[in-house]
Amino acid sequence: MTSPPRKLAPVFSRPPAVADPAKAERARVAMGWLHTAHFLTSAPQLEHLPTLDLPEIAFVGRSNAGKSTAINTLTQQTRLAFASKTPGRTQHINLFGVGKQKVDDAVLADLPGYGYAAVPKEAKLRWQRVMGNYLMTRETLRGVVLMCDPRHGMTELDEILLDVIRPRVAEGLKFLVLLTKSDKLTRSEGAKVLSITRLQAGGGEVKLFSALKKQGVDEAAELLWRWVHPETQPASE
Ligand SMILES: Nc1nc2c(ncn2[C@@H]2O[C@H](COP(=O)(O)OP(=O)(O)OP(=O)(O)O)[C@@H](O)[C@H]2O)c(=O)[nH]1
Ligand SMILES: [Mg+2]
Repeated sequence: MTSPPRKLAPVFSRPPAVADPAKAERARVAMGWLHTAHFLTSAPQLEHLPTLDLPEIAFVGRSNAGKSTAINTLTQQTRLAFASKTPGRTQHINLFGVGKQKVDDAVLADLPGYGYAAVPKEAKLRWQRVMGNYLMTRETLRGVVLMCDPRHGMTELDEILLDVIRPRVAEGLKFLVLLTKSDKLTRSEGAKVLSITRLQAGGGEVKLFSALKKQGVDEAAELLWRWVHPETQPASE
């Protein structure tokens, strides 16, 4: 009778994670800033959106990609943006103010998702026009967070959106792709979709994000903070 093979001790063991206090402090400041988010206004159409003289960050992506949930997670609030299992729930452009000491210094915009099959064609086309106009003409737009469900990958509509904003990205518009619901992926699936999406995004920032597991939340918060405060280090605030 042969004895079962003995388990060998791993030759290389992962070194224990070293906490970086400066990084933790930057994340703390960025999360504290986002936590101040509060509802400003809701507009059914672009022409009803007030002109606010503040840098604006838009959350865009397909219906059900997780935009509203990401806003709630980043701001550590449960019902700031209305998240739902039913795709197409966000129908208006919702604006939220962010800023310390009750002085807003930025605006977050939760946009209705696109690509939801059950929406009548006319409404779809209307929304694509509104969205295109918003992304091309909103003067205060500082950055765009494109949310993608990595199980569907970047779809044709996401790529159209990228094409729409590309000229503005060349002029300094900030841009981040968040691959949402990453808790539904294995580690290797996550790594694979990350490298494919980085190629598709043409060198822009791409991160895995999970509202459920809080993956990528600190990094995304810090990036948004930097977009709005390019001259300041979060830790020095
Ligand atoms: N497992 C998991 N589910 C998530 C995550 N983020 C969002 N969801 C779920 O995905 C569904 C859609 O989330 P929403 O945040 O409403 O999506 P949305 O992009 O705002 O959708 P629209 O407003 O329709 O465009 C909800 O059932 C959420 O609970 C996540 O990180 N992990
Ligand atoms: Mg929504």
